[in-house]
Amino acid sequence: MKYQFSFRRINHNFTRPVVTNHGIWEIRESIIIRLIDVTGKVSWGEISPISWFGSETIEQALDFCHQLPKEITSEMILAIPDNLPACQFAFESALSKLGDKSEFINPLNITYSGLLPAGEAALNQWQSLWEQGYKTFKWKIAVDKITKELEIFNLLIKNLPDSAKLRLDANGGLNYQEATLWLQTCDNLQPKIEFIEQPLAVNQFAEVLELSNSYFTAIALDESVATLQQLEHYYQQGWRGIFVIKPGIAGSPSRLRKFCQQYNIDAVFSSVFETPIARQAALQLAVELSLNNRAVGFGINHFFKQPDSTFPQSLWKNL
Ligand SMILES: O=C(O)CCC(=O)c1ccccc1C(=O)O
Ligand SMILES: [Mg+2]
Repeated sequence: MKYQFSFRRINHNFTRPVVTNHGIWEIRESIIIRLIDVTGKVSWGEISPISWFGSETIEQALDFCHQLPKEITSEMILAIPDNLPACQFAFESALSKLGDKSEFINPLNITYSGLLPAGEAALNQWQSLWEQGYKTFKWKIAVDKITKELEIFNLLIKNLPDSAKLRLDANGGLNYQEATLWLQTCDNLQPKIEFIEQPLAVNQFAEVLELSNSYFTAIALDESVATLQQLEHYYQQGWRGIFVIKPGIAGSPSRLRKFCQQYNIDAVFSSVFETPIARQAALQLAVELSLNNRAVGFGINHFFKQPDSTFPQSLWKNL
């Protein structure tokens, strides 16, 4: 099958910069792709890389789009190399939406986790999210000094309703000793803390494995398993804890689906701050592949303004 291919680059300013251990992130740079099949049916895909997380850069994705011909085939899409995982996701998702088997998912049947801002700001943000129906929250740690963060954390725990659950995301920014302190603290609060996400750097897998065997509080790998190849690697290395999956940068959705189904992994699906194009495709995978009733990290958050109803058609107008 042949498809007409075109693409548009888009930039979104976050309404408030996203602060993590990796630094301050202010602009979401993406590429929207469009495929048109021989019958004239149109389908969109979204490339939203996060290079500091282990995907390709936006420039590499743009180079890839620029070198493609105006007419592409499904064989070309399935041959996108593994070093372009966000491109694999975008093209394959767009392609599968042109097939018959794409289903409608009702996003209201999904449980969402709400992302709190880092630092003290979390203390006056959780309540409005709670009122919107969120019962699970995620808070970034390893952004400030640990003593300061433990103080804020204790206040947050005191304020949160009993039935609320909290996830902590260190983005690989703790050292071993800090990680043990967080894990001890969380063990004393169980079952309030759902898990700690990526406590140590990606190159400290042996230590994370050891921590996961020493504490009751669950650990989730995120940066370590950013792409499907890494996911497979750490599964082979014996990881049986939680895997955070960001479909937008994980690579081929069909191969991701196969892997999750074959090994029944405990997956938490998570956003890359994408537009509704990638969001819909990612949530479809999340609905299919989430086990253990884990909330998905796709809360509509106050960092990212959702585009209006003319998106993405409007990108192709007036040119
Ligand atoms: O997973 C979530 O709950 C929200 C998404 C999120 O935290 C995130 C979003 C973009 C880039 C990195 C991360 C992260 O999990 O570290
Ligand atoms: Mg994370």
